[in-house]
Amino acid sequence: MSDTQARAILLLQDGTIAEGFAFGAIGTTSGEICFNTGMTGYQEVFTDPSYYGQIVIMNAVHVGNYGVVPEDVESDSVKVLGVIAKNLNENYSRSKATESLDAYLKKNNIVSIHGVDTRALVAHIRTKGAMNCIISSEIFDIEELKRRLAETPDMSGQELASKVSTKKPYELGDPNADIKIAVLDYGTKQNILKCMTERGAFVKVFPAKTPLAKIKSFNPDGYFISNGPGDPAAMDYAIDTVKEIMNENKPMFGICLGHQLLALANGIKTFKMHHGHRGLNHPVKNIITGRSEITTQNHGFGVDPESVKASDKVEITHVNLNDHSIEGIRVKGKPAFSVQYHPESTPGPHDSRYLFDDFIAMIKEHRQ
Ligand SMILES: NC(=O)CC[C@H](N)C(=O)O
Repeated sequence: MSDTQARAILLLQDGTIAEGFAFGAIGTTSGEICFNTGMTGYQEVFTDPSYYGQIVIMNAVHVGNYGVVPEDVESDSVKVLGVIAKNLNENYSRSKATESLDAYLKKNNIVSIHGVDTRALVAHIRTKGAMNCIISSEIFDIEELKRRLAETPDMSGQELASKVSTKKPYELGDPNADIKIAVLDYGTKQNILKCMTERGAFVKVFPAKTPLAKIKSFNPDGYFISNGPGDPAAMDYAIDTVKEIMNENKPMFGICLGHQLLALANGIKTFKMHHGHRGLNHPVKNIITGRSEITTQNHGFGVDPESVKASDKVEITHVNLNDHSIEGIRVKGKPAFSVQYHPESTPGPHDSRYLFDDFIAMIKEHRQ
């Protein structure tokens, strides 16, 4: 029997059990179950540090069909804690591919399961909401799995950004560039940094808990607040840094976790969503321009709409056309704005990349 045919079991916090086959590493893993509706881009999803602490169901019926490519990564390793799939393709076809998804997940020590009814599972999560789960290809005693699952912490209240942030500062782009951007790394995706260097910026990425005084010695023209995993409300250190940056009055742009932190720094609440938004086709309306965009998303927390509407500090710039959730804000009288979705859109449509142009334009304007 090959490894891909070895037995695996999935147990959800509400007692739901699904049987399937193991892929990736043999072992046991637990975390928050979530689902991504994108039809492509599994490698970018699995290496996105925002997924740390989560086990992701891929809605696409096949995963692995185009293998993996060394450069298609958003960080240096796989960050999801497990993958749940319907059909795993052992054979792959893509000229640039260097290995199979199965081999890649094995190398990254990621325990995964395939052969489960992912449509039923996604419908279940959509109805019941986010919860923890455990996958095992070594323990089949349900009581033992239940015990281990009970020890898995709830996503609410977890500070995870510092676990995936860079340990040391690093730089990207042309050091002689006209524009310097300081990145507060809470688990940034590499393609976000690329969207800034491609627009002529020199970028320096700082570890999550770097004091602002140290970041200021880089003399940045603007600050970028990154995406990342965990509960934004559990990140007091980052909320304080964002508040300090607002006092600096320098241009600031936040994506996803960065958006939630900008809201929290302005006294707005965040909340745990029922099951979150993860996919490549979420319609968002820019209410400043009146134009709509199809966006890439990955979040399980959101900015509380009532608290934004009651705020005299920020205004809403973007709304989700599916559920009217808050997708973008800007701070009144300050050069600071943020979006809940992922404008770098890897994977996904490039409708929202204008936000990086806006950020660069804001920096240039602010310097005059
Ligand atoms: N992509 C992100 O930055 C995710 C932000 C946060 N961890 C959430 O789940 O909402």
